[in-house]
Amino acid sequence: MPELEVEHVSVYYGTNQVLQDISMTMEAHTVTALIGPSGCGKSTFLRLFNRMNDFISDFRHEGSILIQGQDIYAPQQAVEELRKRVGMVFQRPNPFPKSIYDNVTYGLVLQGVRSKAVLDEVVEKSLRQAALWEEVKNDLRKSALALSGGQQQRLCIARVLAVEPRILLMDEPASALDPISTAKIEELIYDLKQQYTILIVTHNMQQAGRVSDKTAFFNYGHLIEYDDTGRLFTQPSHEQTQNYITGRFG
Ligand SMILES: Nc1ncnc2c1ncn2[C@@H]1O[C@H](COP(=O)(O)OP(=O)(O)OP(=O)(O)O)[C@@H](O)[C@H]1O
Repeated sequence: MPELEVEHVSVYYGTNQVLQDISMTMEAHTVTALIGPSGCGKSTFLRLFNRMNDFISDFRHEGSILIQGQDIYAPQQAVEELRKRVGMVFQRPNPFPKSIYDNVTYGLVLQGVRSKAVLDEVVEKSLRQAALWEEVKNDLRKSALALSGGQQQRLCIARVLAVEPRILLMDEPASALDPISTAKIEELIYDLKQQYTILIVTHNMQQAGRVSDKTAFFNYGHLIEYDDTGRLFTQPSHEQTQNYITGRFG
């Protein structure tokens, strides 16, 4: 069974249709890059998987989205439970104005976990997974806001990993970072796919090429092409894809 299945999904904001009859499946432990020109619907598509679009008052969708065969928009689906399974990392690092330790434990504390031993273990494990532990292990009580932008983004990834999701949504996670921090995030994505299924929106074609197994090219709300990343970038089947990846528009 695929990890994620999207079946005939259309999305509207009011009367404006922004995704048009999208169907695709994603396997567990893969990285899928979502690419396409500004406004084509990539972020809207990404936000379907953790129901973040539900916050937008005139959002409406048709079709179904399944995680491990389960319809995440079914009436019995608890949205809180879904968001534990599907973590999200945003374009700009958004740590809470709290210590590094408290940022990582935030979700677990909300869930009622109080054991210091458990929390300590999760902090170390999550920071190690996010490739930040060595840099901060002696400063866990320091404010997260005192970290560099790249460190803050890895902290935000650690905060997401601490609640043990299956799926990670990343909306341009490195676009606000310098090249060295970007390279660290890319390495991290590569390592994390051993355990997670990852969807990443990126405007950076080289980045899509480096980190993803599959790439989906969107244009004007349509899924134009979805293929192995290597093939999509070297032998695209559609002229629109060819024009986009060679920089002729977008
Ligand atoms: N909250 C909203 N209310 C109404 N329309 C919206 C909202 N958010 C996005 N849209 C519209 O939906 C379309 C798709 O936007 P979306 O942000 O998903 O595209 P995108 O491909 O991620 O763009 P970008 O690369 O610029 O971030 C656009 O036409 C946008 O104007």
